[in-house]
Amino acid sequence: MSWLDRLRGGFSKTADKLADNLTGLTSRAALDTSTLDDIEEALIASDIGPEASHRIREAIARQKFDRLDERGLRSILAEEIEKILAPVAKPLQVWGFPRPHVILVIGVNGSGKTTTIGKLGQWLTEQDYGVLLCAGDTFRAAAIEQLKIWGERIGAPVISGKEGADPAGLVFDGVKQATAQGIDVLVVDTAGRMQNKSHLMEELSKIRRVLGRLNPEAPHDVILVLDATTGQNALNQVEVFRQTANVSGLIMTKLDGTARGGVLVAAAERFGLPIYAIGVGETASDLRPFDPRAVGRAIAGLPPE
Ligand SMILES: Nc1nc2c(ncn2[C@@H]2O[C@H](COP(=O)(O)OP(=O)(O)OP(=O)(O)O)[C@@H](O)[C@H]2O)c(=O)[nH]1
Repeated sequence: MSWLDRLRGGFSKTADKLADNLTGLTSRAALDTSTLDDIEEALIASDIGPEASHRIREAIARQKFDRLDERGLRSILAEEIEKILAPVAKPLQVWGFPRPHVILVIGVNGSGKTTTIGKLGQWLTEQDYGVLLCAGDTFRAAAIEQLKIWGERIGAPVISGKEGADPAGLVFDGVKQATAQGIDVLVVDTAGRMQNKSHLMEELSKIRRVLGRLNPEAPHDVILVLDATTGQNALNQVEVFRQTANVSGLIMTKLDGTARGGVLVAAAERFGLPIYAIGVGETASDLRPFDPRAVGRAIAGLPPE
């Protein structure tokens, strides 16, 4: 299956629900207020979120259609979703000088953090950046092992400590090693214990403090990894991590299979944070640039171009 097919799979739950909820609306005699209300409700029920749904409704209302056939409605939905997404589609840039550009990767356990770091490492390596992975989730031995496996898979070195080691110290050593070896990007895994906000905050601010001693601009990026299958929960995670961790951008994972992809639109409208990339599978090549037009069309149930 091509990645685009998988991506469409990730939006099929949202798209099917939307199509069901829109059934019959376009056959009504006029595009009046109650039909617009129903369209807005259909959008909200498809995980797109109240803010984005309202914006789309207003856009349809402004166009002053008398009637709108199904194809016309799908086209305008695709366009409006694309308009919401376009401003946040910003591929990750490696701009930090002196090197390394330091990226902290945060998110709750199981969101796909470690897998995303592997995929990100592969993506950077393909662009000829030298990459060092840092196993900063020292809370669980399995997380350290998992990152090492990814390092081997993509041919990137991994700096790790023992289970329970101080992550800030490890990150410090990571920057030193990257500097000594002329490595461009240091990608740091972190523990995702959201159930203990103050501990998370403490740990992240300690990492920042230590990094700041080496380079005041580091970390250059703080990427929050979100699991698209968790719907509304993913949005709550953005709220919490934004307050505690100074998130610079998002990567949404698991946008294949059973994702509730509409949540991506809700996140874009509500937070306006850059979406650096999306994950559409479990292998190294499954991190993809975020394409607002393809996503708009997938949600609206239009065929790919
Ligand atoms: N289908 C699919 N599965 C994914 C994707 N990204 C990650 N996964 C799977 O999601 C599960 C959790 O991913 P991890 O990378 O271990 O998540 P984590 O956030 O690092 O979790 P901890 O190591 O427990 O902190 C694994 O089974 C991954 O293979 C994706 O884009 N698509």
